Amino acid sequence: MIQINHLSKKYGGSWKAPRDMNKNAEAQVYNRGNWALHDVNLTITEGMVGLLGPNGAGKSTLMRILSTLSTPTSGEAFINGVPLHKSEDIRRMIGYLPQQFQVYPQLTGAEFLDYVAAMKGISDKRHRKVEIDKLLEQLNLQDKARKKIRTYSGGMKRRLGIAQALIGSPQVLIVDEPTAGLDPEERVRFRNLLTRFSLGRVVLLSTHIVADIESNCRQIAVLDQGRVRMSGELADLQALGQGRVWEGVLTEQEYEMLDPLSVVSTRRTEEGMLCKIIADIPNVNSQMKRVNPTLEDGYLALLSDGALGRRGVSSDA
Ligand SMILES: Nc1ncnc2c1ncn2[C@@H]1O[C@H](COP(=O)(O)OP(=O)(O)OP(=O)(O)O)[C@@H](O)[C@H]1O
Repeated sequence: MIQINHLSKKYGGSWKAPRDMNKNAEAQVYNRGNWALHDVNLTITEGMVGLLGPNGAGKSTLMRILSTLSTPTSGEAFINGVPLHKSEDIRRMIGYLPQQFQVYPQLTGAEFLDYVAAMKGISDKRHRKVEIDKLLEQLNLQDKARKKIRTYSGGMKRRLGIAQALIGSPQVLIVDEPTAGLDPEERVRFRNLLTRFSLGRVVLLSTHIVADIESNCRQIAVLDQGRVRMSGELADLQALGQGRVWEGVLTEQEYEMLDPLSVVSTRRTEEGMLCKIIADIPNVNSQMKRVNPTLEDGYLALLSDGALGRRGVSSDA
């Protein structure tokens, strides 16, 4: 279980509380550095949990903190009851795949995994070999195992990164955008591997691709601008689009007048522009009909509320 309490992280600058906390306090704090996380509270119990958010939302920052590679500015978190400052104990419990995964190009894949396994404390050589052979097969890397990593493609390096995170069957697996660079077949294979692995464990997976979460995650948390915008079941996110997703054929002029942030999809047809948009009421003359939201629609509806809110703030300033 991962318990996160009031976690915040600021990059750069130094923390200084505004003199008058009641007066536009947040804007003043913003000006004194880049807050990548703001008062994040989350409880992640068991199974595969998706951390979804657009670029720059704070997903990698949160994962680096949970992996003890970065420290929070304030707040705390526990993994299976162990506080993050006990970093050695935490590292024994977790597997981590960073977004930028560095490998040793002069080693073979098998040598690299053997090295990681030894560093993780698996001292018996035969035990390491059995585990590594199993992982190489699961990640479809057995043919490349004896080749130097510098000859691997980007997707192969990604799979090797996933293998190293799985060594030692950690109780908690933290994977940052694990499917980036994988082709569609590998992506599906990898999602299924993670789902199998998540039985009886915690897998926290970050992504900005809704499909990565839709097929395999039980629970979801959405981060945007460093804040948790929602957490719960997938159906809760989908429901946020209820009554707000519209489809219809628009004229080109109407299409050009649309707020780009509200447009989910567009296709040119013989009749005009077939559009799906998110809006409380569409501001067009052509007829649009309400459609049931997908998970992605719910996510976009949530983000568009945030974007509208932010626009409201900046126009008031
Ligand atoms: N080392 C750093 N120094 C300064 N700012 C940073 C640093 N790392 C991240 N940031 C900033 O913190 C914010 C959150 O970044 P983070 O990488 O955690 O987001 P993310 O959700 O993982 O994004 P992406 O999906 O693009 O990887 C961004 O504004 C980013 O510019």
